[in-house]
Amino acid sequence: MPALTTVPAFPSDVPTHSLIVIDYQLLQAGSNDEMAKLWHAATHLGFWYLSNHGVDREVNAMFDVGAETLALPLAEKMKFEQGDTGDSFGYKARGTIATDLSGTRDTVEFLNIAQDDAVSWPRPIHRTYPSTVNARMQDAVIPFVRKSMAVNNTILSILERLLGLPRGSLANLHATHEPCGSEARVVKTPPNQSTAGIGAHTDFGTLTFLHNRLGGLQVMPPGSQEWLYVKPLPGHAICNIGDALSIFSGGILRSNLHRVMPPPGHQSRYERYSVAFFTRPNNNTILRPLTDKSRLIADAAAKNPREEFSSGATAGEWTARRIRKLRLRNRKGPETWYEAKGTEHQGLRHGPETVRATA
Ligand SMILES: O=C(O)CCC(=O)C(=O)O
Ligand SMILES: [Fe+2]
Repeated sequence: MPALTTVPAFPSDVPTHSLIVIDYQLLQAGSNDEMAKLWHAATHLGFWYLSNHGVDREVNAMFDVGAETLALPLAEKMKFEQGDTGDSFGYKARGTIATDLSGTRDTVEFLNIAQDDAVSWPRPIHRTYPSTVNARMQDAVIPFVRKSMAVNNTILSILERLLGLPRGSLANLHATHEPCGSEARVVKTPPNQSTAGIGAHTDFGTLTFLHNRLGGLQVMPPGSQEWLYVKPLPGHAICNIGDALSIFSGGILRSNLHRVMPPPGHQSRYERYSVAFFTRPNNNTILRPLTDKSRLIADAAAKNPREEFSSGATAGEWTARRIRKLRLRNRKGPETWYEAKGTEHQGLRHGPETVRATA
């Protein structure tokens, strides 16, 4: 069980990027200081640690569900593979997506479980899952999904207020009675790898609630060309802003570039698992700055108009395009790597992710 494995400590001699620690209990209690810290983190790096989130038991159970499921024979897992059409839910086999401009294969496999399928269980909305997932729906998956939804929705309501948006305007774009791309994910990286697990990317959706035990996650801080590890802190989640929320905010909130590399130092000899919950908007929501709802957003969008803010794509189309274009079976050449891009589109063809991605 990954929960019980003892692994070497994160090494002290690799470059890391410290994140602001936000206390979820204080946020919930309405602390102005904590909200100010959240605003700073969300508008600068777009990543922060979240302490006291109260989801530890459910996260540990999800690590176990992921390990049990990803230990199934490949032929069994392949019955649930996400395919090449841009669907996210189900199983993603290792080596099926590009991690860089030259099409280097990824080294990770993962399991994605739709929020909609968990919430409506046992009635499938999008698809069905391996027996190991079904067996743990009630006691592990649904509690993890529900608690992660509560955490992300709470943070979203605070960001909504700080963005000067009318109450409920972001919540309305994430209604549970409409289909959405929100999902729980468990990622597995085999030991002793030398190339990227997941290439440089921004997350597609609204907010990500991530749980790491081993290092491997790296961020490229704004204005730099350097990849820095984010050190996992026990009991702390790593949260980040995705493209959809960055676009809704007219670029005020940052969806930052990150990737998954082999764990640093002696940790690289171990299998790495991570657990994430991605909140994404309803599929039919058009991704655009909410300029008609907030003066702050209108001013930001006017000051810094960006091409990818007016793609006219719905959240469903945005996610499907990005996944489809990453799939190696759909690759036509380096052009396809660019076509998979999201808000990191700025500086296309000259941006750090394209220059450094082959490193
Ligand atoms: O495994 C991690 O630490 C991050 C995974 C990630 O960035 C993703 O799945 O989008
Ligand atoms: Fe990510």
